[in-house]
Amino acid sequence: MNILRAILLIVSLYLVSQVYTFYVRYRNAQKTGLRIVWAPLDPFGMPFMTLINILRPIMAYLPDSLSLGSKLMDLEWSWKSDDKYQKELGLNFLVVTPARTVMITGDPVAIAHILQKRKEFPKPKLYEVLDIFGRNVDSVNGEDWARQRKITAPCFNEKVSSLVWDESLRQSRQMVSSWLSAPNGIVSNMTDDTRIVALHVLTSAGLGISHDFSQGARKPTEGHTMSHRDSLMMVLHNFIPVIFAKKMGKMAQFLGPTIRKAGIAAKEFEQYMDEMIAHERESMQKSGDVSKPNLISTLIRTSDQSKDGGPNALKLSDDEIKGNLFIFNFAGHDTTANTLAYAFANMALHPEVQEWVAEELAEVLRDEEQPVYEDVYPRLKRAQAVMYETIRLYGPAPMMPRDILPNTPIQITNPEDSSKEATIVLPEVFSVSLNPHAAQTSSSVFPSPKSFMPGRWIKPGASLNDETLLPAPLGYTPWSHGPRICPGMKFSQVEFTAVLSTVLRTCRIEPSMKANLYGAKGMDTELCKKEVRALIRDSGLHGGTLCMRNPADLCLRIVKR
Ligand code: HEM
Repeated sequence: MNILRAILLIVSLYLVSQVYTFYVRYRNAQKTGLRIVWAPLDPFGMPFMTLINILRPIMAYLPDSLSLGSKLMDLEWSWKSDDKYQKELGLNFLVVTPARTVMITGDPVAIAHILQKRKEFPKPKLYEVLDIFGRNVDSVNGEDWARQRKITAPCFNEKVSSLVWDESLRQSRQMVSSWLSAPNGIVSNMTDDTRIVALHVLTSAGLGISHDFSQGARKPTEGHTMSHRDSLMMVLHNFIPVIFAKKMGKMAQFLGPTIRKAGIAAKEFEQYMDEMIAHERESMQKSGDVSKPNLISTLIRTSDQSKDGGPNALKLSDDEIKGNLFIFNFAGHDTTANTLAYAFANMALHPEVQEWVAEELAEVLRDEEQPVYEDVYPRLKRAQAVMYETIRLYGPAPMMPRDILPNTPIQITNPEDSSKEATIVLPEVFSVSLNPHAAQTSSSVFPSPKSFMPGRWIKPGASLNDETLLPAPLGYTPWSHGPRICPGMKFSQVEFTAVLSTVLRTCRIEPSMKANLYGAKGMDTELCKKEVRALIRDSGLHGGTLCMRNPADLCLRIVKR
């Protein structure tokens, strides 16, 4: 009985302390003058992260008065609601929870300011989950980040862009021939194909390993039970089970087949990375360091050369090299693959955009079978505009979390007069959640923000060759901004442009539907468009990246030009 009383007392004291902390936080939040909503769970804590998939359908049925704060912290919700809540609650507002207060900002001024000042607004601890194969440029902060970024930046040079271009052309040509041989030209689950292309471009430009598009599963090499391609694919698509498996070590085999398989894939993938690093070092020594332009070679060379430069030189440990190789694959795979899938689905809805891009392709590429990167890429402005517009609407990272050092001033748009700026200082340790998607779908940044209009990125000229790509306005940050801007931005742009150009040069994309796949004829185009639109809209987050929830249902008809 006494034990029960003691437990009750502890629980009551805990609850009272939580309510008191919440009250103090709320009072402090009021001092900022920003609008406030509340949420019962810490959005950056494990319970919220783990339970979000279960909580989401429940929250959908709850009135906003009970669940608004929690909805606002959900990345998927932020994508679905565009800039709705920023309009209702202000460009900047606060969500108070018992564990922390979070400022949510869809304010172009605040987003640019925060991303510009990496030291005052570091990435939260949450990013450490990305360290499964070693600390890397994406997960660290401070001096550690400056060192890692300096060593990894040379990986993304123009020689790599040229490799990316050539491999993307090769992959997409093979993808198009497989599409054209599909029954009735109808391709379902295009996302699978764009994922294969993205993976193969990464392994080629990243690791110097070339696969054919429809090669399928390859045999494991000696000493392995899984091929490199399969282990990488499995690690990328099962990130959460891989984290569990890595954390549990040998115990992982007892935690069910998904975690067991994820553990095997992670082990195999790490072993492949070890072998590649050893092989790369050996061939550098043999060939007297004749530089190969791929990412792994540049990474090892830059790091190893620095190691010889004395005790203060910049270095990466072998674990950090592995961590960075993994992060290039992780950050560069689904992001680019899903952007391509969204672009193709939108092309099917907008035949006029396809013809607009095809006009440029005819002018720039002419009959050239193997267009050279340096000659044509800068001239393919309309194709690049399609990417800008696609990630404006379907950016892979709809929200980005940051911590705030105490007493840091933040520049924001003045709530009283939007033509001016103001500064706020938050009175206690806050976190901030950047909502670039809200800014990118706001009518104050982009006219007709919900419409897919790649033409908005092009300044017309006297002729097609005189057209120019317009600079991105403040508030456009799908690749982030400031010192931590995505280092793979150009990599993804070159890949996207090469793939889109190959497809639209050869084919037209039409909307279709599942019934067509099973032989039904004469489906109304508007009905097909409606289905494609609904599938695009039914998107959610998978592994932290925005993607269609049912990509297998997306059916598009590919017609040869
Ligand atoms: C459509 C394609 C892509 C988009 C939209 C994109 C977007 C982003 C965004 C928003 C961030 C910042 C995330 C944050 O701060 O929380 C980021 C960081 C990063 N991205 Fe990308 N990315 C793309 C492709 C790539 C590719 C192809 C690679 C590499 C091959 C890559 C490598 C990285 C790395 C290493 C970081 C961390 C940089 C740092 O923190 O210093 N990304 N990316």
